[in-house]
Amino acid sequence: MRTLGQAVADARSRLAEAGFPDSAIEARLLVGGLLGLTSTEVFTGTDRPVSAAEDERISKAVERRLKREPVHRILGSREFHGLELLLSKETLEPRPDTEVLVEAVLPQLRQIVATKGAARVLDIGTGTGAIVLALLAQCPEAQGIGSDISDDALATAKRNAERLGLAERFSAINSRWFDKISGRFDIIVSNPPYIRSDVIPELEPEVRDYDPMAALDGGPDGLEAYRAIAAQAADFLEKDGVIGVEIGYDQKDTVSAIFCSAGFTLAQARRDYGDNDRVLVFSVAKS
Ligand SMILES: C[S@@+](CC[C@H](N)C(=O)[O-])C[C@H]1O[C@@H](n2cnc3c(N)ncnc32)[C@H](O)[C@@H]1O
Repeated sequence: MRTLGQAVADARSRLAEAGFPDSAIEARLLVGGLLGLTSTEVFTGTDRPVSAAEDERISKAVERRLKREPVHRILGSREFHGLELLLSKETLEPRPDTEVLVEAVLPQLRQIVATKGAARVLDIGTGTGAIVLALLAQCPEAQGIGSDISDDALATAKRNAERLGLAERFSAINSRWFDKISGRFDIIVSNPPYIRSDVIPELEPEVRDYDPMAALDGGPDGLEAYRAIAAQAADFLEKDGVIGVEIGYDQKDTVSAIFCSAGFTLAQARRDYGDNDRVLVFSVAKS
C-alpha cells in the first residue's frame, strides 16, 4: 500500500511530465480534495496509508486533469467568497475576480438594510448562485433571486443555497434576462456571458471545453448581454437601487456607454486582482 506522500509525488510527476506548470499545487489540491483532507493534512500526513480504492480514484482524477479538465470540476466544488459551492455541467466555475463584484455592492446592500431593515437582490445569470449567495451570507436581512436560462444551473444554485443554510431567503427562477422577473430590487448584479464569439476558439481548453458555452459567449462583439440588461434594468430597480456588472478587461468604455445611454450613471469602477478593469456599478441617473 502506498503512502499519501507517494501518491502526491506520483500525481505531481505525471502532471509535470505533461508540462503542467503548477503540478505541485495541483497534485496537492487534487489528492487532498479527493481524500477530504485540508492542505495542512496533506503537508503533514505524508505517512498516511492510501488504500487501493483511493489510489484508483487518484489515478482516474489525474487522467482527467491530463485531458485539461480543471481541478475543481474534477472535485465537483469550488470555494467562492468563503463559501463551498457545488459545480455541475452547466455552471460556470466561479472565479476569484468575481468576488470583486460582491465587495463592490456589499456596502450599498448593508446601507439599504440599515435604512429599510430589508433588501431584495437579483442576480441575473446566477450559475452556481455564487454572487447572490455570497451577498445573502454576508447580509442576513437580505432576500435574493438567482435567475438563469439553465435548469441545471438553477438546480445547483438551489442545492448550494440549501447546503449553506440560505434556502429560505433564496429563490431560483428560469428567466431569459428579465422575461420572468417581477417586482423591484435594491441591488441587481450580473456576471453575464461577455466573451466575443470569435475569441472563444482561442481560449484555454480548461475554459473552452469545460465551462458551458452559454456562460461564455457574449455574441459578435461580446456586449449582447449588457444591451439586453441595460435596456430593462431601470424598470426593476428601486429608486435608490444600483446595478453592478462584471465586465471583460477591455469593456469599461463600451459597457459604460451602453448603460449611460439607457439612463444610468457610473457610480463605481473596480479593478480585479490582476489590475484589469472588472466591475462597474451604475445608479439610476437623477433627472
Ligand atoms: C459568466 S456565467 C456567470 C455565472 C455566475 N454568476 C458566476 O459569476 O460564477 C453567465 C451565466 O448567465 C447565464 N445566461 C446566459 N444567457 C442568459 C440569459 N439570456 N438570461 C439569463 N441568464 C443567462 C448562463 O447560463 C450562465 O450561468
